[in-house]
Amino acid sequence: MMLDNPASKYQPFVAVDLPDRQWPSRRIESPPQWCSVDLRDGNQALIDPMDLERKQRLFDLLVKVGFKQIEVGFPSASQTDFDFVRSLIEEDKIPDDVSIQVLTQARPPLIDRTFEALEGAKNAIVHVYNATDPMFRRVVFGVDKAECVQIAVEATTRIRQRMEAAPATQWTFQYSPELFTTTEMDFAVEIVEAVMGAFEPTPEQRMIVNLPATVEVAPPNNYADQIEWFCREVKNRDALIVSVHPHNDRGTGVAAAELTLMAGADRVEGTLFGNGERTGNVDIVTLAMNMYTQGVHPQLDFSNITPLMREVEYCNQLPVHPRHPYVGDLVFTAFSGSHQDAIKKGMADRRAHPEARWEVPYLPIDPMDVGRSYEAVIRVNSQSGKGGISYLLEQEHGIELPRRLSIEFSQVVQEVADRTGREITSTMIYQAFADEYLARNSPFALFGHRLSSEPDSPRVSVEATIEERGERRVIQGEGNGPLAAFIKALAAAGHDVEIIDYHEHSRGQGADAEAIAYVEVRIDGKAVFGVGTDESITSASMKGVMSAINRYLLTQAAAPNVTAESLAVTK
Ligand SMILES: CC(=O)SCCNC(=O)CCNC(=O)[C@H](O)C(C)(C)COP(=O)(O)OP(=O)(O)OC[C@H]1O[C@@H](n2cnc3c(N)ncnc32)[C@H](O)[C@@H]1OP(=O)(O)O
Ligand SMILES: CC(C)C(=O)C(=O)O
Repeated sequence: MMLDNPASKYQPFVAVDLPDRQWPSRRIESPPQWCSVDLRDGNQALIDPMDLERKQRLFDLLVKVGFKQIEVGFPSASQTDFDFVRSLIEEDKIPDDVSIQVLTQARPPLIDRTFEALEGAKNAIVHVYNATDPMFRRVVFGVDKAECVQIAVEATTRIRQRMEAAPATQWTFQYSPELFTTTEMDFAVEIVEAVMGAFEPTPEQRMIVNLPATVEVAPPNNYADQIEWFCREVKNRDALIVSVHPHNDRGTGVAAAELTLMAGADRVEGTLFGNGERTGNVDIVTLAMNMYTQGVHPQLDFSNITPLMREVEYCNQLPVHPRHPYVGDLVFTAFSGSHQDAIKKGMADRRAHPEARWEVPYLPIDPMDVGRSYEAVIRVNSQSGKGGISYLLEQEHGIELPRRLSIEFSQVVQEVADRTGREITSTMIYQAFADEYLARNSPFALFGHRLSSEPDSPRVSVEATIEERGERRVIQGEGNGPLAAFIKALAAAGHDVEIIDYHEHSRGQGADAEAIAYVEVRIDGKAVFGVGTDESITSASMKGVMSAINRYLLTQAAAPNVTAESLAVTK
């Protein structure tokens, strides 16, 4: 052993040898039986375990989500758990299609107290465990293999007798060889078969054998190998519901659950958002949503995930991380420019093809499926680009910037983002847009205009009142449309402006609708944008031209060697 290498004090994990493993080529095609252990494994890991009120709220939520098996506690361990089980039964709070599950050690007084708690239940799963791992046998219990089997078998026999004595309840028996994954595999099969011998399950009346990764110690493929191997080796497999109970010590609890389902497991125990001992139990929300995104409905309802998360945070008194898969506050949000651009294009494509399968870049699921909106998808800070800025202006303010204008305007927002170092909200973006383009009515302003045309003639005449450096005057022109006539009027008054590009659309609806015009002009060989809004599209386009002229004048004023006189666009 290299003393200066701390890694040398850990043993490499050796799983079963299974060269003909089948699970890698299998797919998950249907959901497993789900069992929530939030109220037991999750609860036993909390700083402050749940009181009755929080337990009841979480139980109601689990029922609402669709769990049909819920481990509600360890009633022989605490009065709160005992009272909670009693209140569920006595106050008839358990739907007929839901089984409550309770955990007990393999000790006679604890088993007896467990049955006291369950008196009168309609459907109940009694879950007994003992540790089978060699280190636990030696260090914790001081038993050999035979004594370990004896503990499990005696507990099973006692449980069977207690069940037979209360036939009004629909009983299910569950046995867990604790630390299954670090138990010798042949011993795991031996002890499970001994328990089966005492309980005598049948294909019609199956028992649950729960094979926990009590502590996750190896890459998830090892757990899958162990489950496939166990399912092949154990006698009377068809009398068993094979359950897995992954923990997340190596951060691969979800992967482990998925691979074990491919390897033949029928059932998964886990918790919402992965609360549980140490790094937690497997997160059933992620697991279920992963199935959903592969086209398999998990039969759990996470369609309104944010209030659900808040309720679980309240019950556990623990926050859910903002980047938690599918649910964290930031997981449907893109700040970075290229992501925003791709999302914006993906959303537009989706609007054009609403029946197509979900294909939006960087969004593995439709946020709407979990009750999240598109509004928060794109947020802007110094890492953002034109795509995100345009998206927010479009979604929240109805402003559809033409491409070149969006490139220009993104520089304005970038400057604000760099200067503040903060997120720029859509309101701030709109304000920057209005300040930059819509408020540009000085030193040049339009006060009104009148159009006239001859019947059957495409020609239009305009008479417009403008104010230039405080002086009002009337200008006149004629052209093939109102905007062309206005440009001619400006030229006659000594202002040469050439239209390069023009876009318009309406904004808002009904009485509040207005037109918005984006005009790109060339002045003195320089391209510049202007934007105008008005109830009338003609006025909006003229205001757009005035906005462009004013922006040009301001850049000239800011440039060195420009005199005050040059504030008139004369040639
Ligand atoms: C992996 C898991 O999550 S397993 C579930 C763990 N959850 C909990 O432990 C939460 C609730 N537990 C408790 O409140 C208590 O442990 C109780 C009430 C169950 C038992 O309390 P105590 O009798 O005081 O025992 P303690 O908590 O010290 O547990 C250790 C004893 O239980 C024995 N024991 C532990 N597990 C088991 C088991 N599954 N079957 C039989 N005996 C067991 C140990 O050998 C030890 O016995 P010893 O004192 O003779 O050496
Ligand atoms: C009781 C068992 C199933 C358990 O919680 C574990 O092994 O993690």
